[in-house]
Amino acid sequence: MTEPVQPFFRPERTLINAFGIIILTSLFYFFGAMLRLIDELSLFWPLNAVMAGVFARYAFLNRPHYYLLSYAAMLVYDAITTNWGVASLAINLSNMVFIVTFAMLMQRDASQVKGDERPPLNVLKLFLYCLIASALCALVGTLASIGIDKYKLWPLFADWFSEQFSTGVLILPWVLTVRWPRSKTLVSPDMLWPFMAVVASVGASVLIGGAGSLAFPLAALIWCAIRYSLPVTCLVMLITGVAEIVLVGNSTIQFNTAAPLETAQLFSARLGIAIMALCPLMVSTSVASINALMLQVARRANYDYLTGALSRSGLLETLKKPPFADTRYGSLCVMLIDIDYFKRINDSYGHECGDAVLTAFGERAIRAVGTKGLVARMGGEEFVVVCPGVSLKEGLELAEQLRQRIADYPFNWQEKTLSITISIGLSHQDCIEPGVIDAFTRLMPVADRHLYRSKQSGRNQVTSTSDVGLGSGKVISETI
Ligand SMILES: Nc1nc2c(ncn2[C@@H]2O[C@H](COP(=O)(O)OP(=O)(O)OP(=O)(O)O)[C@@H](O)[C@H]2O)c(=O)[nH]1
Repeated sequence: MTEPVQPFFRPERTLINAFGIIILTSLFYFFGAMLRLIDELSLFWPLNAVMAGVFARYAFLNRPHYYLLSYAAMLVYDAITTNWGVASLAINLSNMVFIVTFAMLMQRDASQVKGDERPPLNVLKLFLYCLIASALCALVGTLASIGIDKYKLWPLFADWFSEQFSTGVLILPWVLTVRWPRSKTLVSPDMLWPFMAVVASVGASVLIGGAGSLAFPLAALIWCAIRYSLPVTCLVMLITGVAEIVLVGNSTIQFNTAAPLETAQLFSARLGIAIMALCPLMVSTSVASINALMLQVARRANYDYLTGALSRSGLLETLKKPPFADTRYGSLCVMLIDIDYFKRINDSYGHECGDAVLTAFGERAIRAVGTKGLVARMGGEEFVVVCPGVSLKEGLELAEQLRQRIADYPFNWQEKTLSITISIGLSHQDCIEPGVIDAFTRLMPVADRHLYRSKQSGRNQVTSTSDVGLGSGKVISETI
């Protein structure tokens, strides 16, 4: 596992945030301008959706000065590259209408839902918000560009609206979900099949043509939604959608070979592609939610909720899986730990106090063992520590350290200070075979016998398989 990568935009980095907004705005303005393939308006205008996604994702960017910076960057770009003059103020205002409307609607939702309950992506809401933002943006944009563009009011509105809506629906899911991978993932050749199927079906759309061809990639996209993570599915959807819009825009995918492409056809194609995106995104968010739920259920079954240690079944499951199942460790140390006179704590201070002691003990034990082994709660006030590759001497040192730490640092509960001790039974074995589970099963009853001896001999001590001369009066030894 690698450390999570810090996001570029962070609340405390005002200047860097401002710089990022200017660069992003200019960069995507440039992309949009490059795609002015037909007529005056761009075929695909990514700027608004990208910026709306950034503002929606990072709540702290929702400040008038950051919005103004983005707007200013658009005006400067226009001033340098077009001769729209004053009309540029209104045209770019329409871009800002999309960005601000979408970001505000998303932020309003985010403030109403608690972090844990937030779904990875609410596709239906995203559709609705894109629809509202696109309609408002198209209204302002149409009125602003009537003099500049050769189209009349309604075709201009349709073109503007369909472009904003399709671009928003394709880009925003990816901008809202993309993240650096937390661990290095190897892509197996098997994983490429769904993407290859998408490429093949777009190819078939080009070859066959006609209105129905736009839906050809749908099945392959749903396959992607099942096999890939949500951000990857969103990215594949984005690439496919943009490819289809551009292919329709430059007549590589032809609806009607007898007539040139008309604005109405592009309007229809864009809306069709945007609505097609709904299916794979819905499937992908459902798969992501099911996976998250399964992970949560597995976590609940594998971990003890009170102490954070593994549960008995969680420990066995862990030992049956790699690396514990297939590594040759050379030795194994098992410690069975029991809190002394725990019943008295319950009886004197109540069950709630007993629970608090168990929680605190679990935390201390996990911290003390660290990466040397696994800590599991076997039931009641009994814990086990499993240390693969740890020698008997090291195991005894660790057990003694833990015993001492518990005895020397009392627990605090409400106003009270509770001194507790633990008894430990430790067993050890040199292993020849790979894997840990068989040796663990053999060592558990031995550790149990040693724990019994620790209790019998007055508690607060470690009893082990053999004496390795640690020099501690508390370590009692016995050979199996
Ligand atoms: N608070 C709390 N108590 C628990 C939990 N699980 C088991 N216990 C209690 O732990 C106590 C265990 O007591 P015993 O097994 O008699 O042992 P002990 O008092 O620790 O004495 P020795 O082990 O002989 O030193 C019982 O009173 C159980 O009710 C739990 O989850 N929370």
